Amino acid sequence: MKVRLVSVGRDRSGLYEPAVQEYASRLAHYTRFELVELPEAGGKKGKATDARALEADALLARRKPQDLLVALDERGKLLDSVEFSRYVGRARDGAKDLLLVIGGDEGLDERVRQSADLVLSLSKMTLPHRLARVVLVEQLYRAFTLLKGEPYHK
Ligand SMILES: C[S@@+](CC[C@H](N)C(=O)[O-])C[C@H]1O[C@@H](n2cnc3c(N)ncnc32)[C@H](O)[C@@H]1O
Repeated sequence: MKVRLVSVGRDRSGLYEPAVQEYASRLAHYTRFELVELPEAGGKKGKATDARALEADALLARRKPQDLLVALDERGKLLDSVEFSRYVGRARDGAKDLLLVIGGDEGLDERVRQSADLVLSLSKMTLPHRLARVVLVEQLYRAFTLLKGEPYHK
């Protein structure tokens, strides 16, 4: 199974990246895992809708036929960690890959949400996308330890 986490924008502060890299290296023991960062689109006149549309093109171009597309959005479905691990397990057992996408400052285009297999919320609160990335990669790690029956999740 392959899991790809595609996000828009880079972590220029360096604040969250060490944590992302830590969980990414732990995840690599369980699955093929790839982190992809796409540049933020300015939009022709700097309009948020232009930027979101350009970013949606770049995000959706990454989708492969075997991918389940999971769009991260605060208005999405709230799952607990066990429910999320079951979702990951069903994907794995169904020979699917996961493509998880996190929007940039302007959020995700409606097209991405509409075409997603799951719109997933990490909280009802809005998080900076870099922090959402850390939370998600930790929850992915947690999900795989749960699927293996390991004691990380308490
Ligand atoms: C700064 S937020 C964008 C907020 C934007 N105003 C909106 O309406 O979507 C950037 C990205 O982080 C992710 N994100 C932020 N908070 C989230 C949450 N609570 N649950 C899931 N994803 C979240 C989403 O992918 C979002 O597109």
